[in-house]
Amino acid sequence: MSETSRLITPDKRGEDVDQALRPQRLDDFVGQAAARANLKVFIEAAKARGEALDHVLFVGPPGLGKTTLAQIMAKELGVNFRSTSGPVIAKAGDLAALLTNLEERDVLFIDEIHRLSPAVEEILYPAMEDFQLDLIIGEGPAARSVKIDLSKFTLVAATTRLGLLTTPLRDRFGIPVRLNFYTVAELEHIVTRGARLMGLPMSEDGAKEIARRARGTPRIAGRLLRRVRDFAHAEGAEIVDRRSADAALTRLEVDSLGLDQLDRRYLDLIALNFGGGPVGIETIAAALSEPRDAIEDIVEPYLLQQGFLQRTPRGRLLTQHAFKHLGLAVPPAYQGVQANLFEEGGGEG
Ligand SMILES: Nc1ncnc2c1ncn2[C@@H]1O[C@H](COP(=O)(O)OP(=O)(O)OP(=O)(O)O)[C@@H](O)[C@H]1O
Ligand SMILES: [Mg+2]
Repeated sequence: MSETSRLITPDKRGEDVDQALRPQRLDDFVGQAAARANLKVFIEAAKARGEALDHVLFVGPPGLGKTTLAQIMAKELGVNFRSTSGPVIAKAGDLAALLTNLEERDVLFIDEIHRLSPAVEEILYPAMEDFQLDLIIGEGPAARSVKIDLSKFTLVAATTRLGLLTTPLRDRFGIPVRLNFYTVAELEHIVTRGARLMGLPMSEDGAKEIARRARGTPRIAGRLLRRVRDFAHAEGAEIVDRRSADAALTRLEVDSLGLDQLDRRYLDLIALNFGGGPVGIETIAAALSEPRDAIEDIVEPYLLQQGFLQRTPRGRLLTQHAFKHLGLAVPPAYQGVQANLFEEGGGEG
């Protein structure tokens, strides 16, 4: 099964284009309380001074609300929102064109900023720091450099992979914001709000069941909600309760903790073929026929957060907790880690 066909992949898909469920203001945004409180202060301060907000970098796994927050920032600041993404900006000139079209205090959003090419990044440095473009016009002996003043803008950038950002780029963001997986209570709030906006009657325990199985991720919560709605309609159910939510999610092969087929293939592979690990990421990617990026971006962060997995310098290592969740006996001489001792290791496998 390809990664893009996963029901619970937090990656973007067509249906998410409908913006109906996207919160529009900071006060509608559920969760990430600390980040939200800080952003509120910085936004108020920038507005009071009539200045552009400092550059903001959102870091976190897919589907946690980076793009949503970027849009909210522009709204709260009362400025234009211009949006692009790292892989889309092919040449330095593309970025120059975007930058010269910005008005004072506008928000320029660059998604997947870790995928900017080095030549484009060079242009971004002086733009972020001094609001200037340094362009080379012409070639050879006739080449000359010109400086163009830019409006004082705010760069809001998002990345799923902080480790892939160069240090000089990372250092130019005054406001780094890390987004974390959501709690079940927060997701329950998001599901309840979504059901209300969709006009779908839902009991409290129905919302909780979806929330528990949304992998800590609002995008997945929204997607599961839509699928549960489909099943409810097909059954002619009056209200979505715990039983009907559970029945729908079980049919979708989303387990009690929200793990799907790819998560289980990943865990099974390490448990059964590699005795729990450690095993290198390249080996895992090859054995699963999935891109390494997708595994590191989408599969592993949640498994790490749930304490199923540890990253060690020698590779990925399952915890005993993972064996239990898979319904497998922990191998007698198992050297793997206890779930409660887990800490995200810095090493790469
Ligand atoms: N705090 C929240 N409350 C309610 N809905 C949310 C919240 N955060 C995100 N969502 C919903 O989840 C979906 C995904 O959010 P968003 O697109 O902002 O994620 P992202 O972090 O930018 O993901 P990616 O890394 O894939 O770009 C959106 O449809 C949005 O409506
Ligand atoms: Mg996004």
